[in-house]
Amino acid sequence: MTEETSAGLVIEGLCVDYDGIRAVHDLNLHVPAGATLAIVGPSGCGKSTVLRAIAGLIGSSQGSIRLGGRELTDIPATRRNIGLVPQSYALFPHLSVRGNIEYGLRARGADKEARRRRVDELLAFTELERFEHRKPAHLSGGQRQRVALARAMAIDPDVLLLDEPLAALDPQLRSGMRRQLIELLDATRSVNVIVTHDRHEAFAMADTVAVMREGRLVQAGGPRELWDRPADGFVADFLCDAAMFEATLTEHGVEALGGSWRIPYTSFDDVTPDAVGQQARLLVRPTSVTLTPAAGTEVLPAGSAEARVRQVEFTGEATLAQLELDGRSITVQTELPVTKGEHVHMTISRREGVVLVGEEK
Ligand SMILES: Nc1ncnc2c1ncn2[C@@H]1O[C@H](COP(=O)(O)OP(=O)(O)OP(=O)(O)O)[C@@H](O)[C@H]1O
Repeated sequence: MTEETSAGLVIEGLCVDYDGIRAVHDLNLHVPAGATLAIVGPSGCGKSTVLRAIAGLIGSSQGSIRLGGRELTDIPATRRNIGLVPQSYALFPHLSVRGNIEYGLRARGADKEARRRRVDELLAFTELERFEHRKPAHLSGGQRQRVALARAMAIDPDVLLLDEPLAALDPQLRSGMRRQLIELLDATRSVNVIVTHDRHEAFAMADTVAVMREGRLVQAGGPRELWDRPADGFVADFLCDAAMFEATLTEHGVEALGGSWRIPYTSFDDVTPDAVGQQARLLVRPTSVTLTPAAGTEVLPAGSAEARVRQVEFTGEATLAQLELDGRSITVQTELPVTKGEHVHMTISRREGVVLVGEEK
């Protein structure tokens, strides 16, 4: 192991079972010290299980979890020096804000003066000084979240684990708290691992995003890398709201839907006819296409595919149409007023399509 990889959190071949049923399969991840990893994926994919295994709240069946080169799997939870912010925050209701933050330091036998200093520091850091004597029941959601974070940070953990840190907050508070959390995490030296359902949170907060599905890691990489080059249709759908189609590069252009959707190369910035003959995947983002009405048009316009509108949703920022195309459902943003059941022609907007050439699915 190099010095660089030994410095952070290294998970290798991790498998976790519940009563003989495997919840996490052969997980491999590396998070350098000071970096933040976000684990995302649909409900039940194993995100929280990974967090619990790192914290030592559940044992692993195979594999290793190393921190700074030290194997953690045989070390009990209380001796791992890990701070956990559970989803519900789990604050002690009978203790004040100060009492909650101080809890871990007391448990470690820190003396009174050291406790006072550290808690003062964290109250200032999380801007909770005014609330130090309040009980959790008399705090807002955002304030509780900060207490939970300060409590987890009090012991100066090597790893800070945050389970859906913003999920309990209402949407108005969430974006403000997200920014604050980014600042707080930037200031830590710990390895930070966040579990979230929300891709915006993952992209905004993490250096590395790991996408899980059914207990397995599907793809891990920087936010930009995942956005630009999702590994498969699942990642495209989950992280980018995009649809992915198998495509072939021919003399005439990019062909998808078994050749019935032929798109000229001029629709793309990133593909040239030199790649002819290669297999590729076409990534259609909500903003990649333009819709025109199909009614009254006998012939399919060049470069278009025909689709049926299944649903229309106005979000405030945009109108999203869910289309049915060759038995698949895809979501696109549309300027054209469309109605449910209507047939439309869908054309890749100039230079908005993405073709990923010659990569494994
Ligand atoms: N205590 C348990 N006993 C048995 N099975 C469990 C237990 N906890 C979780 N599981 C199962 O393990 C799998 C992974 O669960 P986990 O809680 O890690 O998923 P998750 O991705 O965090 O889901 P969510 O986003 O809904 O919290 C699921 O199939 C779940 O039913």
